[in-house]
Order: sequence, then C-alpha cells, then structure tokens
Amino acid sequence: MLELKDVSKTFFPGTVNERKALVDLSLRLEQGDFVTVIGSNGAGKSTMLNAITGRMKIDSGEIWIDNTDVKRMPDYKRARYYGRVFQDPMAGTAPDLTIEQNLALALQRGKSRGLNLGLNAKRRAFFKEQLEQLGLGLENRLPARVGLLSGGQRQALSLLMAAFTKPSILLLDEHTAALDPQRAAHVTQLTERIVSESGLTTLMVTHNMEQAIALGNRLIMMHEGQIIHQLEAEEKQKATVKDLLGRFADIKGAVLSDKQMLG
Ligand SMILES: Nc1ncnc2c1ncn2[C@@H]1O[C@H](COP(=O)(O)OP(=O)(O)OP(=O)(O)O)[C@@H](O)[C@H]1O
Repeated sequence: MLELKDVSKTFFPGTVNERKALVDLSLRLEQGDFVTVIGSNGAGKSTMLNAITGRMKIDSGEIWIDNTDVKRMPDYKRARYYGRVFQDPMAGTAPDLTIEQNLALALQRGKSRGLNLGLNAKRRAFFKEQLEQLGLGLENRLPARVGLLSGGQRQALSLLMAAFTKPSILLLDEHTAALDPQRAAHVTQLTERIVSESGLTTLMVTHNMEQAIALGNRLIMMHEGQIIHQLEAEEKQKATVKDLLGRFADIKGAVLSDKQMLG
C-alpha cells in the first residue's frame, strides 16, 4: 500500500525561478495495484517518485507505505520499502561488480549492517533461478562484470534487482524509454510478468501512451503537479491513445514530447 496525502513541493520558492512541482497531490495505491503515470513535460512525475523515495524532501503532506509514515525516515531505512528502475540502463547496476555481486548487493538493500556479499552455493542457485526468468542466458554468466552487458541486458537485470526482494512498492521511471524498440518490448514483457507473478504494487511513469494503456490496472494523468485525470480498471481497458491525446489537447499549455505524440 502506498498513500500520498496532500504532498506539495516548490523549488526555489519566492524567487523568479519558483517552480511548483507538486501541488497538494494525493494518491492511494492498494496492495497489487499497478498504476501507470503519464503527463506533460515538467508535470511532476519524477518529482513524485523522488518524494516517495526520499531523494527529495517535500514541503508538506504525508507519505505512507504499508501503514508506516516514511516521510521522516532516513533514506537507508526507506530503501527497504521500494525498488526503483531508472530510465538510464547504466543507473541501476554497478559496472565494475559481477552479476552475482550486483544481485547480492540488491539483496542487502535497506539493511543497516555492513555489506555482505556472501556468495554461497545456495545464493548462487537462487540467483540463477531468478536470472533464468529474463531469458537472456545471464544465469550462465554469474561471474561476468556487469559493465560488459548491453543496455537492454543491464535494464533487465536492474528490473530483476528492483523486484526480487518483493518491495512494498516498485517504482519504474520511464525504464524502457532509452532502449531500442525490440529491447524495450522485451523489458516491457518482463515487467508485466514479474509484476503480476509477484503481485507487486507498482507505479510506472512512461511517455509511451500505448504502454500506459496496455500495462497495469489504473492510469493517472498529471499536469502542473496535480493528477488531472484517472482511469480505473474498466475505463482503462477501453481507453485509446487518441482519447488520451484528446485529454492533453484540452489542457492549456500542456507540452508533450515527440514520443508521446507518436504514441
Ligand atoms: N531539482 C530541481 N530543481 C529545480 N526545479 C526542479 C527540480 N526538479 C524538477 N524541477 C522542476 O519541477 C517541475 C516538475 O519536474 P519533473 O522533473 O518532476 O517533471 P516530469 O513530469 O518528470 O517531466 P518530464 O516528463 O519532462 O521528465 C518542472 O518545472 C521542473 O523544472
């Protein structure tokens, strides 16, 4: 469960550069909800994710994960509640460490005690089993340095690492946007499978409206730091890219990227 209550964030308040990034934003995800998030440029999508992870401190409001108020929780403790995959395939993994060391690090997430990369036979068997799901043959390359993998392989690994500890909330931040269409389609498929098999509560920001419609059970549209439109299960199933573009056309000043225009 994730709940944001009246969350606000203004950058450079009271100056000529003032930017209201989140304005009394409220959103609740029940256990197992998979919510896709679309919005105009600068709508506050990344700021919302940064607020949830604590990367960015909010000005006011509340953030609850699994009935715990995480707003004042130190970052390392909050990290146990979420997994996050960024747009940059290089961001989620450590290139100089091996595949198995990266996976061991991910297992440690949110634990305060020192690093324990303890790589015993049992752990390796678990890692292999997990990697098999990716269909990329990485289960046979546990000692390979991650820096040797392609962007698509690294992104698939990042997704696995973000999800395999079954976090309370999985945050996907345009995680397929930097991949070529074939690899993006593969990571999208993996996302669908991993999320549904583990029943993960998921918040996925995407510029791709087709993806926003195809994945998940709810969709929200953001503009100027607020949720301006929501689609629940049935409505979402019936929605089309044309409908969503029509919604954006109604908003004065909404700027969409080329990718969004193309669906
Ligand atoms: N660190 C920051 N310092 C100052 N302003 C910021 C900062 N981060 C975001 N903003 C501003 O806050 C607003 C929301 O930005 P945010 O990155 O959350 O939007 P977004 O919906 O993710 O946009 P995009 O789709 O373009 O990535 C924008 O006006 C942006 O310029």
